[in-house]
Amino acid sequence: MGEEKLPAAFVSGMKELAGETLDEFLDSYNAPRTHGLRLNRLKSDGADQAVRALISMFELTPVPWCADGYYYEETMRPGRHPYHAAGLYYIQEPSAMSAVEMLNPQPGETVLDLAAAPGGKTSHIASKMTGKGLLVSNEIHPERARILAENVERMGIDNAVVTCAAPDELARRFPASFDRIMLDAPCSGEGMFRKDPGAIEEWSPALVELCAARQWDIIQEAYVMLKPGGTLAYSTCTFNKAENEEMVERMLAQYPDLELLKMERFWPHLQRGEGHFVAVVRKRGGASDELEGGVQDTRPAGKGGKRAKQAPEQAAYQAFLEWAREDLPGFVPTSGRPLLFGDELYWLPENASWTWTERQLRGLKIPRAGLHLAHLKKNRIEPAHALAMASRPEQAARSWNLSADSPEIAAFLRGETLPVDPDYRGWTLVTTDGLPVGWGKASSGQLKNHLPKGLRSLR
Ligand SMILES: C[S@@+](CC[C@H](N)C(=O)[O-])C[C@H]1O[C@@H](n2cnc3c(N)ncnc32)[C@H](O)[C@@H]1O
Repeated sequence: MGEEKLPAAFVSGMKELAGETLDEFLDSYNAPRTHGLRLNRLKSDGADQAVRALISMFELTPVPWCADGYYYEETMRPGRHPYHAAGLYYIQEPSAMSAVEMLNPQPGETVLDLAAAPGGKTSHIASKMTGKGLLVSNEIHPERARILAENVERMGIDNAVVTCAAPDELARRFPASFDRIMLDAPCSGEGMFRKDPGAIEEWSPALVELCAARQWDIIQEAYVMLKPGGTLAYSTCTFNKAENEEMVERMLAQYPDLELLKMERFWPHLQRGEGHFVAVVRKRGGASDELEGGVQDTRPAGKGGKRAKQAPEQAAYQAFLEWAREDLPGFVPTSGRPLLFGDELYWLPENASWTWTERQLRGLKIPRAGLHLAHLKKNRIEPAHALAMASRPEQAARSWNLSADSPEIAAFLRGETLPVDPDYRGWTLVTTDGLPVGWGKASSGQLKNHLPKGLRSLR
């Protein structure tokens, strides 16, 4: 793609930004785009053999700024491998891996990913949190939130709640609530030009202006939700200053209690990636301020502040535990509580500084209220796919391991029934090289496939 395909107003803006390196910047549009994947620690820890096989099979080379990130060449197709279905990695543009590295979320924290779909940064955050703490992963668009929830499940994340809300709706419910916030803002996408020529068509100076206005609206809500002492990472995949440095300047001017910790640009001609901007700011204050601003203190007195009714949840959860005693004896819930949505039983994660209140939950669209444990059928429990993905084979009473290159795993991922020993009965965790991919139920010599229909690959 030559310079002539780029909008003239974009090129002239870049003259100022790229300065002496403008020619190299424009030349980068003639080079192929970069491809990357990031290992999911929730799966890769303890799966050394699978990781070694993955690295060699796809000839992966490390991304310098992300310990779990790797480049692969365009001819490779890691999205089609059973390890992808097993959530061993997430396909992510390499420079986008910088944002969560710079935010640096920690196990045990309360973290918000405010514009999260399809889930690249959410899965990176969850990988770093190692299942400890609470992650609220929000996406404003319902269809994108559904894809986000699917990715959260594939990656085996058990401590994330996926919400579908506008930022102001969240800010009303969760003031001064989060230790860290990732705001990967909707932007004019100048860093997408190589990957998606459609982004060139859509770009205009008016779009930059519109995006900047929207970013400012979202930033103000993010500020409200940040705890004193908390950190916010603001990122975009665009280059212009209006959506990047100028947005950070405006933030610092508007909120004197914010301090800039780091700010970095990733350029397609200087680093191997499509380009990204990341700034990390901290809200001054700390532990003592949290007593005034923490979630528990924002509950109104009386009815609205009470917890959701527990009884039906508890009954359903007891039934689930009975099922688990037989079929998933190693099941250990994270800190949290059961929650029932109709016939769907979830485990709603909480932590030492966070207990969900009825007021926070009421009216909030929650496509995934934590770990989906089970579907309640008339007289029985049917374990949820998400539970399989968040389990380890040693926790299950029965697991069946299929090699990643076997025809059986391909058949299972297509949704087919597999033949099994006639003596073999009950819920079985199907794994590939030790990594769970879903449930099967064995009876009369057949393993009935319980992979959700939407996840079955047609290959
Ligand atoms: C850059 S994308 C997020 C990518 C995601 N963080 C990831 O790593 O996979 C920005 C997201 O912001 C969402 N969005 C659009 N308008 C928004 C708004 N007004 N408030 C919050 N999010 C918005 C878009 O739907 C989109 O999913």
